[in-house]
Amino acid sequence: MKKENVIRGDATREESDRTSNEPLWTEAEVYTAITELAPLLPTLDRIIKDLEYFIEKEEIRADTLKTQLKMYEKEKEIVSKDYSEYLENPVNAYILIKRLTFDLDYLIQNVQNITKQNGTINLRHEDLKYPTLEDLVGSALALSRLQNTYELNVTKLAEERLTNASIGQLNMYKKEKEIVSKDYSEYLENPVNAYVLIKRLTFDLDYLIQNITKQDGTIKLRHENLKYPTLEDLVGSALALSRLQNTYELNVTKLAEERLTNASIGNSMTVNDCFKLGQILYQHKKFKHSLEWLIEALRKYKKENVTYGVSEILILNYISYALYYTDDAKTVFKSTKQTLDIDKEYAIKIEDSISALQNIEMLEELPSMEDTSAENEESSEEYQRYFRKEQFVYEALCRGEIDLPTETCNFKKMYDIEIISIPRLKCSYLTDTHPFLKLAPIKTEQLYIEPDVFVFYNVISDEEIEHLKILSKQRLKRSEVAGYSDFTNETIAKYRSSKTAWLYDYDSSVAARVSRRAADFTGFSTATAEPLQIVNYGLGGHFSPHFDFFLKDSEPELPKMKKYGNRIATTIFYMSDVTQGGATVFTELGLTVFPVKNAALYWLNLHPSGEGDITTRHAACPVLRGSKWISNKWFHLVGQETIRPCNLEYQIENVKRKTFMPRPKTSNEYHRQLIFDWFTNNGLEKCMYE
Ligand SMILES: O=C(O)CCC(=O)C(=O)O
Ligand SMILES: [Fe+2]
Repeated sequence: MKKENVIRGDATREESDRTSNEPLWTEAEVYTAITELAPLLPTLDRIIKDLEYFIEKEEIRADTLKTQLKMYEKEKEIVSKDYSEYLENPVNAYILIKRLTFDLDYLIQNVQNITKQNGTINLRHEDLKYPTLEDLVGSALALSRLQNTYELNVTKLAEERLTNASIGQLNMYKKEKEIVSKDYSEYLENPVNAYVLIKRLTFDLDYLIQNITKQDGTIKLRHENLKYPTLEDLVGSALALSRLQNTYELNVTKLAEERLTNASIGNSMTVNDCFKLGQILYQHKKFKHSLEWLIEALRKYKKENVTYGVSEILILNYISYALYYTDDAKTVFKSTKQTLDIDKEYAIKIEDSISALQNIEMLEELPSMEDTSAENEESSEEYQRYFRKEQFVYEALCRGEIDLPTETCNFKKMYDIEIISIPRLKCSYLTDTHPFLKLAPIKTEQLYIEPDVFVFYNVISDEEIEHLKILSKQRLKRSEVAGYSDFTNETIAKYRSSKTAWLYDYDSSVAARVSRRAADFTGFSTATAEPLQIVNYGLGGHFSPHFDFFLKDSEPELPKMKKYGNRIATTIFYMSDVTQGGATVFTELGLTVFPVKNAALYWLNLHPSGEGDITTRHAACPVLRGSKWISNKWFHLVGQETIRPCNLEYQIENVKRKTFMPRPKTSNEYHRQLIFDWFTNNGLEKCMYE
């Protein structure tokens, strides 16, 4: 299969290649790197403080009202003791008049916000008279009327408002803070937490602001010195969660419940959290995952009392539409019906809506399958099939479900050598690429031959890593892929979610030292190499299968590329371990490499002829838990002629070399077959293991 522009290389553009007013990155990018999530925690704190302040103010207001009530009550008590005596006393008269003029105005002012907002409390009544001396008697009655109103409405209203809305919201934020405080770094590592945190600071905050400013315009809930995610972050984090669900076959209830068990402080994902997630995924055509969260929302709805912004019928409506778009709506509906135990009335309604929808012709055009690779939308059906298969293998590799055969097999036919065993091809100490290595050899492991893939251990120190991280933190920007914009007018590639920063040798002596070290163990010259590219992957951060070199007939010739030639080799320094997920995988080889901090992964991208080696296609798996930091160093062809001379045989780009037959570990027969098919059909001749 000839791969056209849809399978792109990723030679990354230099910043200087851009014009200054070209829009580069979106503002909303909190979810793309874990480091961006941490500054959101003070924002969470501030919302709690603001809310506490608001509630305190409300309580003071309510207390003032109560004091005033007492004052009026007292007056009434004196009146009732001896009505006529009371009226004869001029001091009483004065006080009574004062209560019904000055004091009443003050009272009205005090409850003004409530009155404004609610409109139900009227402290001046048309049928009553207000202070003139002649109206004394009538005003005594007014007093009692006032008391009634006051007691029944004002206090009750104030308290009701406090308990129902603000206090409920405050508790929600406090709960989040409690979970954060239990284990700060563990909190940030859980992708569900990240979604909820972003939701608290976007959608939920907007809701809060709307409600509170209605009551008290002086309370500010957004502060200039704090960091807020945007709605785009909310969508990004929801999509990242769906990606993780896909790749790691996670079950939704487990994800939602994990927050519960870890935090052990009650159910902390609300109906609204689950519903909103389902709604976002629905809008982005992730129907299967949307359905899972919607069902979870409905399940919670039945159990919970606080369900703001959602109704049962709304959830059910979304469920029925999501069901329709799912591959096999009828089967899914049956199982959903069982899971949910939907009552008859709803079940009939949903069934009706499914059959009604199926009759509408227009809907035939809508996607009937999960949209896994939005970036490949325009490509032909053949490519779509290819990408779907590749996606399947990629995900299986990410889960560690494919091994290279450890059995020995006969390679005589292929390599003219008797026996070879992979993946542990050989471990050794590297001593020959630089004289210094004779003194301090590098522990080396060869993971593959032709294409050659190596791991070098302990080639970057913890101190160097920390230095590079600190240096790059202010510069981290949402990753872009070079060449991408030339096809789509977009600089942000959807298939890569991470943040990157470029560090030149002149930026820091540490960057220069690390670059030099890569040259030492690869043997290549850094004269034409790119600066270090520091990458931090956030929530579900990934990079779909790609080549690091520019494909010959589909990539635009960038000026730097013309001058320095294609990317001959890739070196990835692993600057962190990854708690779960985040492997580097090779989809044509069936090789999975889990990051090991301080080590470097290295491979050759080009054949000795200088043509791209398409078996080097690789990907970064989504980070399931934790934060992944790497540093890329790309070497270019020009200047390496004496180091890696070309050989006599000329290899062209589109020919795949022979690769080993990987072994699927999954027991699912259908999946095993898919994996076998992929590696059998894609490669030419495979070494079958027995
Ligand atoms: O993060 C990884 O494991 C791979 C990164 C990669 O392939 C790239 O940045 O080109
Ligand atoms: Fe890459």
